[in-house]
Amino acid sequence: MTQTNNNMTVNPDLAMERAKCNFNVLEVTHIFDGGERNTLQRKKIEDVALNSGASKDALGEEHMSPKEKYENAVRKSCIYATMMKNELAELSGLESFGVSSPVIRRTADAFFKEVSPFLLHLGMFVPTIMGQCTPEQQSYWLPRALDMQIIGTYAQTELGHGTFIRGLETTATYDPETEEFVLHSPTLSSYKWWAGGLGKTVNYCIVVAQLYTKGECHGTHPFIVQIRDEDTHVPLPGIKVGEIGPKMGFNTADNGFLGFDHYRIPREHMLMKNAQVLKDGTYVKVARHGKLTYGTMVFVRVVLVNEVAFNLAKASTIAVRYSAIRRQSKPKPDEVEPQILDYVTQQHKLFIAIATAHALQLCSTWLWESFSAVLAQMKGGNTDTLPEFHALSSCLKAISTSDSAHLIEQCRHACGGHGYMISSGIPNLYNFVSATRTYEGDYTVLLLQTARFLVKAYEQAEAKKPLTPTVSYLAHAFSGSRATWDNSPDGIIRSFQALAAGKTAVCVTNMRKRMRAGLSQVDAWEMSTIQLVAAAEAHCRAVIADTYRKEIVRLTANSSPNVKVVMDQLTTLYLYYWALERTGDLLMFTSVSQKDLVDLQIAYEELLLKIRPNAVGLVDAFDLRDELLHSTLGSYDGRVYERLMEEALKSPMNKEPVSDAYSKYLRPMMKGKL
Ligand SMILES: CCCCC/C=C\C/C=C\C/C=C\C/C=C\C/C=C\CCC(=O)SCCNC(=O)CCNC(=O)[C@H](O)C(C)(C)COP(=O)(O)OP(=O)(O)OC[C@H]1O[C@@H](n2cnc3c(N)ncnc32)[C@H](O)[C@@H]1OP(=O)(O)O
Ligand SMILES: Cc1cc2nc3c(=O)[nH]c(=O)nc-3n(C[C@H](O)[C@H](O)[C@H](O)COP(=O)(O)OP(=O)(O)OC[C@H]3O[C@@H](n4cnc5c(N)ncnc54)[C@H](O)[C@@H]3O)c2cc1C
Repeated sequence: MTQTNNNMTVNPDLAMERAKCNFNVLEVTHIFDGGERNTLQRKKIEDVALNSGASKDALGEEHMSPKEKYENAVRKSCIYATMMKNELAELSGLESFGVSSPVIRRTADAFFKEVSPFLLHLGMFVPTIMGQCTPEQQSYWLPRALDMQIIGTYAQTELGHGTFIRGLETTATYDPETEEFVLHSPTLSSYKWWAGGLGKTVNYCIVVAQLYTKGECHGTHPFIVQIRDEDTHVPLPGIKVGEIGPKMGFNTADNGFLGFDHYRIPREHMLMKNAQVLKDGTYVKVARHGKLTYGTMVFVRVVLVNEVAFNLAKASTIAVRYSAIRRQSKPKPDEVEPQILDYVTQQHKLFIAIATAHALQLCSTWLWESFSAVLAQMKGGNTDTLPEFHALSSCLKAISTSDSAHLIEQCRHACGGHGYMISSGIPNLYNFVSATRTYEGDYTVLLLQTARFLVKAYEQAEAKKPLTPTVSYLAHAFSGSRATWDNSPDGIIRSFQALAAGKTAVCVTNMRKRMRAGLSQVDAWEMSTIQLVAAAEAHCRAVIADTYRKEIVRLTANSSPNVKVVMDQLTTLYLYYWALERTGDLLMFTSVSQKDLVDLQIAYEELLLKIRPNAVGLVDAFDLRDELLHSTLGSYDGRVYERLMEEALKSPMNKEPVSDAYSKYLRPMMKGKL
């Protein structure tokens, strides 16, 4: 029997779940959105952007050819960009549209099952102009870019190098005679590779190249480079540009390649906020910190934590709603088949996904606020907080993207066979999020950056020198005794810090041992990198756990009692889950006993049962409109089987009763005439 809810026919199991939910869903939506005001503003933006139906496709993207898919994505990007410039910018309170509204970014997902070819324009081209240009350069480029008179991307990675930026081969050689830079790609491996939108969409890009002037190389610097005619869009002479071909995801992003044949650009097209080349070729370093030209990457790493929290919220919404309507097996012969959400193993797969979406969402807001504080200090010429922030944003980017990709895949497992359908929405989410683990700094590489900072901080703690806030717990690393286990939330967080401190100590000890045995510092470091990655991961987990807990306590201070309870249950679940995932480490570095761990496992299982009645309410609280979910399994009404059949019938394969393949191949083979 179906029921109606807001004039909508709703699956009875979902309706029952909603009736069972014992907390105020809207209050939790406000927590996730960062306050009631934000929720109201988000809803206004979504209404304007989505109620017109402009986000919809006549034919599903998945049935289009690559060329049709791309053209359709450009068509919708243009519609959305025009909305952003007009109605949405005003609604979001921005003077002009831009990168600073996560809501505008998130709403765009209704238009694209994969990604917009404009992602890099707004995600990196505009932020680089904002962060790397002098005020004069900015006043020339920014209005044109924000108004979409020009479209750009960020071309840093080359065929031969992505991680090791100092190894890039593209050269920008200054010619004082003409006051121009000559861009050149000396080898095949120096070809730019990967930049989103480069293949067919953009006419400008930021190019990162080795700067040569007066015969000396000054390392990599950013340049703004026109690559296509502003009117005809034809590639300019000296430019070789194209699309790199099909990928696991991002297939509407026309990632491209780019080579230069002694291509000239004006001197003023070097982005000169942090370093300058004067007319006569003199190189002048302006910035106080050598890595400020990496600023756009740091910005995107911060943004990505928010991005993956959102995508994980989508996957968990799909999988939890589906698990509420799906019934399977008969453990008790006299009873009806249970909803699969009643299986404790299913709850184990899914509730951590909900909790992680919350944890990452709250950490992303905290990280953004820390980033704003670092930028404000740097404006005043103080770069002291940059190393800690680089270490923090590196590990949070690595762990949030990796955990989210893993949990989205777990949501797919939780949906059984139907989760494998593109129409479930989960494969596209996975393909998108698994790339975030690699781009903008590979997982391992970024954790090793954090490990560098941890090791230095450990040495400072050893020397009784002051420590920066996120590593202040290292001061307790020298007490000589194992941390006392205590299964309260604060006790578990202290244990996570003890793991990070203990693992860092082991790395330092082993490196010193190896150096005493004759290895160089570089080789001793290299031999310890497995453990260094583990130490950085442990540090990051301690930071996330601590931030999540503190933020939830703060944000629920005035919440209704049941909201307080369910939010506390989720944070506790997060802490128990990770403690149980790391039992070996806890045994090594804390006083935890076997009995403590057995008790913790039981407490975890009981917590799953407590959360169970509120599971659908919790994902409803993410308040994700069906247009954003793109899912047959996860829509609000739970009409799963109906939607699966409707989608199947849309398949072009079902257009004709007999496929041409029958007369061409099957019939001749079966009749022995092939
Ligand atoms: C119309 C609808 C549109 C809808 C869209 C709407 C809006 C969009 C808005 C947002 C979009 C959201 C998200 C997505 C956006 C775009 C993303 C898409 C695609 C991805 C693009 C890319 O991937 S761009 C390429 C990124 N590349 C990398 O990340 C390379 C990784 N490598 C590095 O970062 C570095 O090389 C390194 C850190 C690994 C090493 O650098 P190196 O120079 O060799 O330095 P070291 O010798 O190792 O270290 C020296 C020293 O420096 C410190 N350090 C290193 N980096 C930094 C830094 N960034 N900041 C501060 N300090 C740094 C390092 O720690 C060392 O310090 P010590 O010596 O003190 O130890
Ligand atoms: C979908 C997508 C979109 C992208 N968009 C852009 C874009 O718009 N613009 C742009 O410039 N780039 C872009 N990139 C490129 C991206 O930034 C790089 O692929 C990424 O930084 C990883 O670098 P790499 O490919 O050189 O990997 P590699 O560095 O070759 O990594 C391969 C393996 O080697 C390991 N490794 C490498 N160095 C070390 C080390 N020092 N220590 C230990 N292990 C190491 C890594 O951990 C990894 O396991 C994009 C990539 C993808 C997948």
